[in-house]
Amino acid sequence: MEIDRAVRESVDRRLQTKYQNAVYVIQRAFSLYEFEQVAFSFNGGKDSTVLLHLLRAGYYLHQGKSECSNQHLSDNALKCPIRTIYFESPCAFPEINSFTYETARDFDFFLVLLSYDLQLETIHSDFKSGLEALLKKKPTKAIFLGTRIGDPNAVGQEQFSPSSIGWPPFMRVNPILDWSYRDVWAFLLTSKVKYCSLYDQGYTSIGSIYDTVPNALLSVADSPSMKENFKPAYMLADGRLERAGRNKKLVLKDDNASLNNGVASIPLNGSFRASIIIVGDEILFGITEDMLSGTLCKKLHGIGWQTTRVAVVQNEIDSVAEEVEGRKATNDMVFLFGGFGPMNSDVSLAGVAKAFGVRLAPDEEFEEYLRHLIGQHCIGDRNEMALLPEGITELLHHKKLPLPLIKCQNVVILSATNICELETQWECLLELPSVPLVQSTPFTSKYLSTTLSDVEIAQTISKLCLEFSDIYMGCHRKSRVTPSIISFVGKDKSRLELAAQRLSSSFPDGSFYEHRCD
Ligand SMILES: Cc1cc2nc3c(=O)[nH]c(=O)nc-3n(C[C@H](O)[C@H](O)[C@H](O)COP(=O)(O)O)c2cc1C
Ligand SMILES: Nc1ncnc2c1ncn2[C@@H]1O[C@H](COP(=O)(O)OP(=O)(O)OP(=O)(O)O)[C@@H](O)[C@H]1O
Ligand SMILES: [Mg+2]
Repeated sequence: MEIDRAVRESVDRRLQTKYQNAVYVIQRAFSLYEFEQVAFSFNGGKDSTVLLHLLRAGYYLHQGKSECSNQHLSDNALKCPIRTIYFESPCAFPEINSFTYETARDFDFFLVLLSYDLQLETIHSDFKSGLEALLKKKPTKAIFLGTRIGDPNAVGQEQFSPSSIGWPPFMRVNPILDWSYRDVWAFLLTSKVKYCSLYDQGYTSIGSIYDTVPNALLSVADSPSMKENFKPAYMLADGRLERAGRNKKLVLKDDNASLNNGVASIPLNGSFRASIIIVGDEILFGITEDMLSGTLCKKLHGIGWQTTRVAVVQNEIDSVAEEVEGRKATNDMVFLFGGFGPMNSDVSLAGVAKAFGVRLAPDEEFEEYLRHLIGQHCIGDRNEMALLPEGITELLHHKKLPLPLIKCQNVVILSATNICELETQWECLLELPSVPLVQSTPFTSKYLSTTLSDVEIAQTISKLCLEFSDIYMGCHRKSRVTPSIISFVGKDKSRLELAAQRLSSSFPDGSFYEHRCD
């Protein structure tokens, strides 16, 4: 079959692997479900066009196997008479509509158009109710989709994923879930198949006519008219920016206004604020202890930053997303440890992506690093470690780092597992210009110890706190029977001394001693 031959004869090993895996998933689906009970969700987009041809290849191979014959398959086998669903919408580009119909005709699809008559069309044509109607009309066990891991709704999906709770029950089959933008174009160009003409006009991902424009990164000024022209979609070098022509759902919140693309510009209360998130079931089980956040707090304190919160969360996408979402808006920087790697519990990046409302997408540059570091065999087919939050990720390179650190706007993912690694990563962060770890006025501290009881000193300290609002005053002790240690922390040494002196002078001489805290 021509597609199969084109891919196998190409020199692109990566494409061959992706192709083989996708066709395998398709063949499995054809073995698991009756052909009449599966459907293909086709919308004329590039991803579903890739899937169409993979389905043809998978169907051809599946038929060859089930007929168990060596004889040459008839030309008909090159077609795939699969039930095909298209959610037609008045907001679709006419080019998408016509491409969908023409393709369905060329490949003899059994096209089930889920459009409604005029009165209902614009009101009820959503996916969910359309699928409910479809399932009622005809049993449908599985639906092939051209979803790729980057889609916001792909988070947590596998190649076979049951439909979500609240949706009619069917299996979503996602054969190209792990394909990157580059893989999609490698396939379409290698197999020389037709695709929607919009992709040759600079569109790189297509939504509705209201939210999609050509990708500005493909723009070329066409002199002498200076009319704007666009290069074809396959020329987009960085697939992470595939959706740059789509209206972004991501809107920075008001309280994020002091952040300029993650770079803090207005320090809050005189100091920059940071927050630390540790993703660690094992810490929560009590099996291991968090050794890193204390060191990081010290480092931040040392450059005059205020750590506002340290949180340990479970290895769950939603727990991470919730914490990141809450912290990123109110802190200049958020540092995240743990949950980063190839295990199924390594969900930190998915959580970060969810918090920013973006997709996880294959990052070829990072993948290259991983391949160099770990070797091809360790990464696995899905290269899950190379899936990074799309459009917001920056790789932080430093010669001392074997693998770049990942920064998603103002969230930095630290891969350190011990203090020594943390020291190195911290030094690198301080040297990197794109990380706004601005050295601000350092904090100074003073400590007084006293054998007076907490009850005796509490009221005076409360009053002093009101008077010295720029100085932090707190109290800790090693045990219930040892003296209390009063901490004074602030940026103005003379104010700090004054506050300490005011406390001492409020009590009889000899009640307080200067204390050294190491
Ligand atoms: C056949 C089909 C099945 C879908 N099943 C689900 C589902 O189970 N759960 C869900 O949240 N969304 C489901 N969706 C909606 C998609 O996740 C997504 O919203 C849709 O493809 C539009 O993507 P966009 O929002 O990027 O345009 C389904 C869509 C289609 C076409
Ligand atoms: N209107 C629709 N009708 C049928 N299937 C759809 C529709 N919209 C989305 N889908 C399914 O969801 C998949 C993912 O949609 P998505 O928009 O991400 O990809 P695409 O349209 O194929 O390509 P592109 O990213 O270039 O727009 C499609 O490949 C298709 O299987
Ligand atoms: Mg689309």
